[in-house]
Amino acid sequence: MVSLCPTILSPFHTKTLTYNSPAQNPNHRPFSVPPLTAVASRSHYETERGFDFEVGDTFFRHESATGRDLGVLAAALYKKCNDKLRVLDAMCGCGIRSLRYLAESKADFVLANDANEDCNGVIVSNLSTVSSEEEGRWKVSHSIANRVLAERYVERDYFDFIDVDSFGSDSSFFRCAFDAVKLGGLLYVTSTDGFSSGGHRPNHSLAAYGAYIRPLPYSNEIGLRMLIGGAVREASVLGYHVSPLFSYYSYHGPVFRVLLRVNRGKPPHGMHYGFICYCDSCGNSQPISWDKLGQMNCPCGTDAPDSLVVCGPLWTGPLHCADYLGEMLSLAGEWGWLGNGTKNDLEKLLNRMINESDPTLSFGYIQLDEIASRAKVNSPPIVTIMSAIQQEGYAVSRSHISNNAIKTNCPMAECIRIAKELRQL
Ligand SMILES: C[S@@+](CC[C@H](N)C(=O)[O-])C[C@H]1O[C@@H](n2cnc3c(N)ncnc32)[C@H](O)[C@@H]1O
Repeated sequence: MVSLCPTILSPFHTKTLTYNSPAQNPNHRPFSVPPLTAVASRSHYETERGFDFEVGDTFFRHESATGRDLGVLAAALYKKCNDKLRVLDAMCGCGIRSLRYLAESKADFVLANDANEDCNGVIVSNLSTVSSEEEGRWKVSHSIANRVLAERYVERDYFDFIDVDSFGSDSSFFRCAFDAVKLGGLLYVTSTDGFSSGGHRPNHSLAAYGAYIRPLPYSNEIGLRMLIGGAVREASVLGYHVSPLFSYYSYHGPVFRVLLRVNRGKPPHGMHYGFICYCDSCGNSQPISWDKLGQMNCPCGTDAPDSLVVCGPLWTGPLHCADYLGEMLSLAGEWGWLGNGTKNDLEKLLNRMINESDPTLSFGYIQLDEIASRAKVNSPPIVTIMSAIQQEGYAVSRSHISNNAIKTNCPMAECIRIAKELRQL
């Protein structure tokens, strides 16, 4: 008889069962950790924010550095406010995040987990550059994420900050992660599912996030809102409510990352969780509450039935907490991280995120190409149209998601008029 270790099947299995083959096991679920060779050969060492660390053959993406910067800053801020910081890095790869949470966020303890045991040597070697294992500031484990999270819950060993940096969709980790995070603690989640946010797999987004997503011109913002919405729904099942501190999209992947604060209690009344209706005819979007679902029509008066595109339910509130981002920005300044003027400038990113937090701005970003194509003119320079929109008394900001997009409370018809007028000057 072949003994199949059932621990990789469910976090709650404890008994070893025996079956002749996996196919005979009625509970068998295929589970695979991506092979370490998934990322083709790369240099053995990398440098990030002054840290030299080993990568070996683990999964590591240089392009995710900004997502790591944001996590490290947010965790450091948490430590500043709460005096204590225990981090669970549930899918740590080579351990770069764990290393940075220890060294930069000054975490008191980090549990660095990756299901792939072959990562062990690299993780231990990297974390040993901060402190020796005997000092007890970190521990490495190799369980599947849901198991390590569920064990924290069972042992009532809650963590202040949990980072789940998965491939694909994170939604299958939500439940265990909510149970493992301290109340008032932070959960940093990921999705790399650009097909779902683009509206190309509505049944998949429905399964993963409970949201039926159709193609919209601001699909990458939809990706963030779908992720937050999925978390809101899953949290409320367990009696928690979550609010986003920041939401970050990066086209490298693509990657959607959201930092959520988790608290006890049902979502407050009037929670920003509902549907969005985009009118293809006039180009405006409006959130729709659940009770108004049956009465959708666009103020532009279109009677073309195919013009209205409804998606959801998803998060319809602000993508970020401007105050938290403001604190992260000042901390980044204290650390000398600002003003390097490079393409991936953190200062520019954080300022854009703060500006786009204004709740009066449009639900999604508006690509200048969309305004130009509706106005049938060449696209005006972004600073020119922004200043013209502002002069007309509207609020406007750039979007951190797209370099050529704005968020504004100026209706599309007015944007079109302004774009046309600018071309006549
Ligand atoms: C995107 S990589 C992590 C990268 C790393 N956080 C970083 O910033 O460089 C995802 C990692 O999760 C691991 N993994 C995949 N499925 C897992 C699971 N169910 N539980 C725990 N680890 C898993 C993989 O071995 C891989 O190293």
